[in-house]
Amino acid sequence: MASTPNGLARIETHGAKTKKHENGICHDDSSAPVRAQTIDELHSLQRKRSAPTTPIKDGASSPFAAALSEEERQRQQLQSISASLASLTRETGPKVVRGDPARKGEAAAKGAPSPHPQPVHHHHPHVTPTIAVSDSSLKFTHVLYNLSPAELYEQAIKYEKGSFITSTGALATLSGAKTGRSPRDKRIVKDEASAQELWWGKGSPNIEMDEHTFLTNRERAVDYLNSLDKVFVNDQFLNWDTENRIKVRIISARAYHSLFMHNMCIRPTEEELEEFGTPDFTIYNAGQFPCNRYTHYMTSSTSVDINLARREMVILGTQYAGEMKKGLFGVMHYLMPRRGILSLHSGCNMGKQGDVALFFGLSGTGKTTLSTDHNRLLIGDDEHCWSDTGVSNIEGGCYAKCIDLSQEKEPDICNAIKFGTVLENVVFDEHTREVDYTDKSVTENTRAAYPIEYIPNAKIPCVGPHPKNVILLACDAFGVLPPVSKLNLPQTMYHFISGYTALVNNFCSEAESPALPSYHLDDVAGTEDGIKEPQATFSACFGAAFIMLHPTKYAAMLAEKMQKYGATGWLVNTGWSGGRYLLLSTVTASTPLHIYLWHELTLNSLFRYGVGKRIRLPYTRKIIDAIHSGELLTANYKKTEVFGLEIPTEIDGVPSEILDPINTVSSVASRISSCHFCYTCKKCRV
Ligand SMILES: Nc1ncnc2c1ncn2[C@@H]1O[C@H](COP(=O)(O)OP(=O)(O)OP(=O)(O)O)[C@@H](O)[C@H]1O
Ligand SMILES: O=C([O-])CC(=O)C(=O)O
Ligand SMILES: [Ca+2]
Ligand SMILES: [Mn+2]
Repeated sequence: MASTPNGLARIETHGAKTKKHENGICHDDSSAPVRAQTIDELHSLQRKRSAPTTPIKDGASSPFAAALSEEERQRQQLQSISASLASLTRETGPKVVRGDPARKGEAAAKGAPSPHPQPVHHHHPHVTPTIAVSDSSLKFTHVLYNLSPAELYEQAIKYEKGSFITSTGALATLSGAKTGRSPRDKRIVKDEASAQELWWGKGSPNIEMDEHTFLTNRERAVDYLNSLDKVFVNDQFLNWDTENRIKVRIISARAYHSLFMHNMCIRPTEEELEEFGTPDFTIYNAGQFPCNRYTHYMTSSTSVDINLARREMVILGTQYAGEMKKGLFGVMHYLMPRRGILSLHSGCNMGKQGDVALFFGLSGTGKTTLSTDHNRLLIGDDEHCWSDTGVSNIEGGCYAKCIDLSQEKEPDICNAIKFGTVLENVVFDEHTREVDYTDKSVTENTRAAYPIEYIPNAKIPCVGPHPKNVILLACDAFGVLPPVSKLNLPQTMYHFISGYTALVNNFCSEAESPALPSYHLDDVAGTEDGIKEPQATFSACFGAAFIMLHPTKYAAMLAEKMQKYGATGWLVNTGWSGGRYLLLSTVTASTPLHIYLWHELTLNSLFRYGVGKRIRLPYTRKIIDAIHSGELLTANYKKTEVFGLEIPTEIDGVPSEILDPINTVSSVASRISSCHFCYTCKKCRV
């Protein structure tokens, strides 16, 4: 053993592996040394450079040429992003560079290109500059482009308060003050074309704004994004039908938003990304930054604005990620019908024999829960297209409600909540990080967003043949509708157009509701911000908040397709059935549902929602099984007194007495016997 001049044992750094002391004790220098001179260098060894996203084309003949083309491709990509982020009133786009600003110089240690290559400017071809130079043109905006879930986790945890890893590996995050969508702040630019094409006015979800106001908000968002050190950019696809695929770019300030869209949109392969080019639609998500109340049309500090002509969407004043998802859905509701393709707010799955079912329904009615079925292949949980070739999912992920989620009732969804999944607004133990899915402290609308392949029997690619069954889900908080009824085509159209559900989410799930009148819903918030109490809602096409054209356009397409391909319609009530006072003597088989409910709302003092129980999920699953298997097509039916609906008398595994609401309600018709839907008395007046 070598000694230093001062007599201490010298620390061996080479060949130590073979050396052992005579007494056999191994020292910690017994392994091969690391090939690093400094700690920084050591850390730089930890990460291997990713393969370039451009595969080397004509057979790697010249590695030099390949390197150049990758550099050129990256330059073009940055130029495209700089163009996306360009102000419309200044001459150039921002100076964008790739990479994390916190990692300056790190990559250089490994011979990778410096994160500060020549920045890319984008010059406007057509806009006259109004401000030649500003401080903003002197700074860099770092672009974090299509980061992986692992990278996004690190960004979220380092920089976004309220981001944590849960015990199952999901990323728990907070969406801020808004925990649901803001339909009253969603605006569409009304120009000559859209004035003609879209549905405007009473009942329409499209609140108008003018082009100039849109540009004002766009500029506000772009300036905000450019003022940041870094922005996240996702380039992804919508629609698994590759003929009708849309390229979307999402520019956002939060890793949460980037990971959410990574999960929810279709993830491009490396080759597809190489060919991505210019996006068809761009989202500017500046959700942390409010809109300006002095700006025309602004009625709150939130504005979600869509400009179909510019193919852009701007988000100000809300960080709720569902705005991006559903904003793009609105765009598909515009684009697809123009191609003869029906866009659907529905879940979709397929049996092993290839029988496809659609599950229409408003938020919280069970599209995700019921389309995720262990015995069937999942095509998608929320947004689909029905074209001449069959159905296709628009998205690449699912967005499940998490309130009261349990392993027992929804095992596939529970198991999907793992590394990579975004968990919004849930409450967890600060030490074990175990999530308490029953906790509504932040919101009722807790959500998980995960890639569709996290469901073991997902059908990839997410496409299927023409549907055999069209299931309309209603979550009836008033106990009017039977658990299931078979519909003929006119009835299907009637229910599709009226799209009834009570707009409230899971306010008491399967649990028994407390005795009246103490039952209250003060702390309930639904998927749409501000919904506190159940409201009977008629949402055309089971998604009036997202449709762009008049509901009859979609309904006509649905009728035509159902007839052409022989699909059967079903109405399934996943809410309450019976268990409350019902005016059976005044409601007859010929009473239209909306008249009934309109009447009911005028008599609210007599009526209470939520008496009894929400129909148990296992029963609903049995009902759905019987639809899929064909059992219900051949079952015995009777006509209900209410609405003349055809209801089966028996279903395997479901207690027969719950199939007819008449068995589970107590009639109080006598209490209002003076009024027989006269529409003129005090009780009838709305
Ligand atoms: N009988 C039932 N059928 C379906 N869902 C039920 C039933 N009873 C309780 N639920 C609960 O209702 C919720 C349905 O939510 P789900 O995520 O499926 O809604 P959704 O229709 O997909 O809404 P969104 O469009 O907002 O995503 C789940 O939390 C589920 O556990
Ligand atoms: O958009 C959302 O926040 C959730 C959703 O799927 C819906 O409301 O239909
Ligand atoms: Ca859902
Ligand atoms: Mn939905």
